[in-house]
Amino acid sequence: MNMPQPKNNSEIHPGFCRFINEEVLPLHAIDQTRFWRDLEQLMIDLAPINRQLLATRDALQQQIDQWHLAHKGQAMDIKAYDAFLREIGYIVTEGEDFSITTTNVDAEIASLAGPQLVVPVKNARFALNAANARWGSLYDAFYGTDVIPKTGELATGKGYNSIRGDQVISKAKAFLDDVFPLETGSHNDVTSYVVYYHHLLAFFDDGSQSGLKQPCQLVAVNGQRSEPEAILLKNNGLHVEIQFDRNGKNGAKDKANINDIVIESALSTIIDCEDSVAAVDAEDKIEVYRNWLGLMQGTLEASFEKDGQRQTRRMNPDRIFTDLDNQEYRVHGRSLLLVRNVGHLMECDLMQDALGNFVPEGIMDAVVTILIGALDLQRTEGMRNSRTGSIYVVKPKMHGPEEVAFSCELFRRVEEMLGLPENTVKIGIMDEERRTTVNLKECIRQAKSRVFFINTGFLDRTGDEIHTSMQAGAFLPKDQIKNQPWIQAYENRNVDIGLRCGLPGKAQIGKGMWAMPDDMAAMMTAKIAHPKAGANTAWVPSPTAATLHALHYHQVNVFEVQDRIKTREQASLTDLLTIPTIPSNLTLSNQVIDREIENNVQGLLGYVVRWVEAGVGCSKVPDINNIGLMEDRATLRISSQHLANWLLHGVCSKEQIDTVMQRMAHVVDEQNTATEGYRPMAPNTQNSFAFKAAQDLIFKGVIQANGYTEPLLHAYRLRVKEAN
Ligand SMILES: CC(=O)SCCNC(=O)CCNC(=O)[C@H](O)C(C)(C)COP(=O)(O)OP(=O)(O)OC[C@H]1O[C@@H](n2cnc3c(N)ncnc32)[C@H](O)[C@@H]1OP(=O)(O)O
Ligand SMILES: O=CC(=O)O
Ligand SMILES: [Mg+2]
Repeated sequence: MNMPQPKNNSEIHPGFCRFINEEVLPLHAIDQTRFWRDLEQLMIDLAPINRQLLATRDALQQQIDQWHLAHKGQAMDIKAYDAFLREIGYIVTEGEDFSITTTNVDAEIASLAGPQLVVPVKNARFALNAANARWGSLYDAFYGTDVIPKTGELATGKGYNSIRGDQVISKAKAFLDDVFPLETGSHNDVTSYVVYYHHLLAFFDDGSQSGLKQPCQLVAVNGQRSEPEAILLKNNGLHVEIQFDRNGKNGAKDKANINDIVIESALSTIIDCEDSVAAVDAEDKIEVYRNWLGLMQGTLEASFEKDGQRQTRRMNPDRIFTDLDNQEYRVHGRSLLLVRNVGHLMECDLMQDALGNFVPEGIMDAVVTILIGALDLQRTEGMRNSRTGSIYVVKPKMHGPEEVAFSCELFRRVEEMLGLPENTVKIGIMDEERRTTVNLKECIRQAKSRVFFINTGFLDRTGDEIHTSMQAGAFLPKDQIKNQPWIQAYENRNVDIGLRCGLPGKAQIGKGMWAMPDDMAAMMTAKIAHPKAGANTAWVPSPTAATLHALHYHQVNVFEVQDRIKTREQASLTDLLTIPTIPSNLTLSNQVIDREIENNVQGLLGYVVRWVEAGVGCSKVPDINNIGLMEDRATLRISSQHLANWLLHGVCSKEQIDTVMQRMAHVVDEQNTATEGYRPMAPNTQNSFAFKAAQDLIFKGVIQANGYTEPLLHAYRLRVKEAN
């Protein structure tokens, strides 16, 4: 093996060195020695700036803490608070108006509106599923979820419930009536469909026929026009495929032989190296990078057993149809893949500098994920990701414009190092830290030639809301925090500023995650608010959720909404700065307090035990009402900070939390009895690294940098790995 020759005595982890030299660089025309030399130089130049940025965060936090302590017991004076934040440089002065200039952005980002799926990169089976989630069965989504109640005669069980099946079909056809209406009659009564010249003709029992109200919604067909295998319709830029099969499971029973209705679902997917992933050392990071490599090469495979059958999952090819002029009509078979790097906080053991310091993980992520992402740009056919020559990196947890500027400089340096044209690498700015929210316009300005999205990561943002104002007072219960003015102002302002900075047509304005993966009926009611708010995308936790959420973008034309609201008054900074602490005239009952603690502790333990013991970065954990919640590091940041805040302000005592933790350890152990290899926390909780991690997250929550959870999670996970 060729070892690198670092000129300043950096040390590269041997496994990482092998991975890059043997699996990645041979796919590039990049000289090995030069690569390692340039990487080392990049670290020498940028690591100190990275560390300085973290020191600035700490210094600002200290000043904010002191301000609140100095004003303890006084009514909040927002004007004075605002002035103070400007004085310390937390809020910067806004400059002239401008428009972003990002170019070469794929249609999924620039001109289409639809769901964005997120998936932990370390789980190859899920990641492949996510890549393929561009298309999803509407029949499966309706049948398998609670959008049709699962009670009484509609219950799901072992076999196929034909009563439920009938409901699925009529609900799906009602969707067709709504979005692709016929000139006369209902899709529910159609007995056959044919394509005649440029028209779709639907025939009824009585021999009558109808075309589509909007004939141009028909775009392509497969099979014979007189007896199509599939027809492809399009609305608001999104495709819907009606599949026919007279012998199919559903088609055989259906009047018109419709076997399924397939929805264009996850337009884009975030392949996540960050909060849904537990990657604590070189071994884990190589796994992360190797999966990203497989996705960019189109070679990733996962073999697994499902329903008693062995199967191998691979990436789907494009879907090919014939358009109405008999030309090939090709639609992308996979979601456009974006990669979320880690933030600026952590360091990693992939490389040590000459003094023995680990290097910033965010810098390493940028280099390796872009190096791998660049392989996609070499391809002109087959499994291509971007067709416009871009690599999309989502950068989380940046605090303010100077950190955005740093990320852009990092990407520019990586482009230079890899010989990529400037601005090949696009940046997704997560508006999920308070200092970014209050300076969003200036953050976007720093990235104006490469920004491809802004989005509201309201989960981290809530965690940061608590930590930043930790000393201001006790926060409201979690559910009530969501209903306070700050969050509406945050959500609206993000859209307002995105519109003013000219994002439409060039970049996405996105909204956050639906965190109740099993509660799809509720999602269908709630999440239409996202396109209605002018967001061209919003996060979903699963492919099924993507298929269902896609229906919202048929109902709402986001670009029309954006056009309508672009001149409205910008949401208020005063609301944004109004801290959601418990008002002085409100006393929480003991019952409310107990319940809040129990709920927080249950979710926290349920997530942490799987993270620390099994290295699972994203889990579905039942809350106190037994609703499965998606938990990741951002939700953990909220629950741990919330408990730390209540403890600090005496809403509860340490003994109270201790007691609940002991009790909940049993509950969580019980919930995991079927989990293979699970190591219970109770009764000897002090022998459990997971339990101790949870205690530290709460009891040392106030002193965690910005309330982040990764330093403690990593430390305890490493101890478990060492012990095994
Ligand atoms: C604040 C933030 O940062 S949010 C971003 C981070 N969050 C995420 O990335 C959420 C990703 N989602 C997930 O990891 C999962 O959906 C969880 C953990 C929430 C639930 O997982 P599970 O309990 O295993 O889901 P469940 O049993 O209901 O479904 C599993 C099936 O759905 C698929 N699936 C579930 N989530 C996803 C996903 N995000 N992408 C692709 N496939 C998925 C699985 O592949 C599996 O299907 P298969 O058996 O055919 O492979
Ligand atoms: O990353 C998303 C969030 O809500 O935090
Ligand atoms: Mg986040």
